[in-house]
Amino acid sequence: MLRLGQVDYLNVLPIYHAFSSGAVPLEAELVAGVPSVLNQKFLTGELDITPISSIAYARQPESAWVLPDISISADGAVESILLFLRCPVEELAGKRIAVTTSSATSVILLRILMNCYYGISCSYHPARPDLKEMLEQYEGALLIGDDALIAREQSSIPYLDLGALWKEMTGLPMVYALWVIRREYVAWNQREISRVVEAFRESRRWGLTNRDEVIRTAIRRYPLPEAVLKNYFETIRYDLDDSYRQAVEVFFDYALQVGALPAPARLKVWGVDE
Ligand SMILES: C=C(O[C@@H]1C=C(C(=O)O)C=C[C@H]1O)C(=O)O
Repeated sequence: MLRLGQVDYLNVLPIYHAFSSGAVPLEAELVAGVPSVLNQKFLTGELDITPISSIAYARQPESAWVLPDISISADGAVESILLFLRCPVEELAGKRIAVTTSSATSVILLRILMNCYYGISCSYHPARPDLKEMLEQYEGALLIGDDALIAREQSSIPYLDLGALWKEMTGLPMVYALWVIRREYVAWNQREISRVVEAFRESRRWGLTNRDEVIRTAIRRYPLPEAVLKNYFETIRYDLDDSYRQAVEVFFDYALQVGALPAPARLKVWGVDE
């Protein structure tokens, strides 16, 4: 059976709710994990199709095809990729920043923004996503996903939204995650992949037209106010059209420039670039 990854965060609820509720049928074994765990499981061949950090794809583009039409993106402020700060950003030069071990893309996005937008060089230290612990030892703390949404709700520590900064620097949306297909899986499962692509289109449509049910489900599971949830589901975009594709390739170019990629990377989309 297809082994399908699922980001263990609120951001994909509008996509996966239709699968878990049975509203859109999809025969698959669902494997949930934070992005860094899915990235790793994909690399070791434990998942056939899964969302992974866009930078994780760019590190090994030859190992995967990208699923068409779907991503985890935002055009400007993203609400869940936040750098919490103990001092003004201008004073971060030479300081130490804790970065969540759950992420891959945002850690590089932070480095790009610091180097290329602020012209500041800092050191970055992987850490458990616990805001209090991180800020006891470091001047700044990068959190993503549910950890960021909840930390912002429960603290009054100032923060920067990396999606908003990326938009200020480049004028572009930011693509945080892509769905990928294992190369070996593609060779034997073309019809199965078509079915999965169609199932994702349908589940996304379902999530958009049944937003109230998605929000009710989120309210039951998360310690977040309804207004925050509503705003979040309007913020996260799941598109991967030409403009998002160009935007993610600009991100790859910056990643190369700051030394975070071994070689230039381009998207290879299943059914488009084959
Ligand atoms: C917007 C988000 O998108 C994500 C960020 C990722 C990353 O930084 O590597 C990977 C997958 C997505 O969950 C988020 O998690 O807050």
